Amino acid sequence: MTNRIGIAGISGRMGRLLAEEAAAAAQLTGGTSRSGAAPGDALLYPDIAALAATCDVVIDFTHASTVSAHAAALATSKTPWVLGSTGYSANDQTAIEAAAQTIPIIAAPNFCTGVNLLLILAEKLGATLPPARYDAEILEMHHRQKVDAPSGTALALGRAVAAGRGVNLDEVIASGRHGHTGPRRDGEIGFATLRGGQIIGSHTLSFTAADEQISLTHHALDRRVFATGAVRAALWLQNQKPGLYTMRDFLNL
Ligand SMILES: NC(=O)C1=CN([C@@H]2O[C@H](COP(=O)(O)OP(=O)(O)OC[C@H]3O[C@@H](n4cnc5c(N)ncnc54)[C@H](OP(=O)(O)O)[C@@H]3O)[C@@H](O)[C@H]2O)C=CC1
Ligand SMILES: O=C(O)C1=N[C@H](C(=O)O)C[C@H](O)C1
Repeated sequence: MTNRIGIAGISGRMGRLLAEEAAAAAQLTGGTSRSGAAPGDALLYPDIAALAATCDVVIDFTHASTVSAHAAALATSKTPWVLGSTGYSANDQTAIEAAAQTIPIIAAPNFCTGVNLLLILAEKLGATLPPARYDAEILEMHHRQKVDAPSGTALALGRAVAAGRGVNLDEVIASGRHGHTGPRRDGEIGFATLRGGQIIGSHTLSFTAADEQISLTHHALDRRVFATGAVRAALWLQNQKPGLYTMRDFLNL
């Protein structure tokens, strides 16, 4: 295995860091960028298919709107795919699952080890604390450029709590409360989104009862933490069979 890595969206906030980390850990073949801006002397390719032809694995932190097309292109080229983009639809998820019949894919809304441990705790707390007594709420804050809300990580935390409670998040979600909402429903999982400045990514999951509150908070202090996690996952992914993997598989949690 030659560990050649290509980066979709190489000129983005994440793309630039991924390029540095890939070049340090393996061989960076280049990337895609619609604006034609490449960090350093990285090579640019016209589209994801051309990029895939140069490498053993593609790391993709771009935008939700690219997901279905990238799934089809990488399944055609049989290139393993590390997917970090967030905010994609249920149809995109179906496209990812279809591509995973042909190629190994690791998709994660957050490549930090700490957040992936938090997801396990979230499921455990969801399974243990009675929903009628413990109100689950998720607060996230990110930089002013972020385009999707709630964050992929916040939704993953909500899904983990819902899984622990044996319910579907879509049936209990309360996101963006405003106006005459009425009282909180038992079992609701609430989301609040803050945006401002250059906050890299902060998430708090709270369970609040009448007589106690449990809060779990994760702060990303350096955006590079996502890039190092994704590059390590990419090196691991190349040796996996076709299928859809999570960070839990990679970290063996
Ligand atoms: N899973 C994780 O751990 C993390 C996930 N993310 C997610 O990664 C994604 C990127 O975040 P970030 O780097 O901050 O965003 P940026 O906007 O800085 O970078 C995204 C890059 O993708 C390219 N891009 C954007 N839209 C399209 C499109 N429609 N088609 C092709 N390329 C596109 C752009 O490059 P150009 O215009 O040159 O083509 C842009 O530079 C987001 O979804 C974010 O939520 C972020 C951090 C951690
Ligand atoms: O857009 C970001 O910046 C981030 N996005 C991810 C998400 O939506 O959860 C992960 C991280 O919090 C940074």
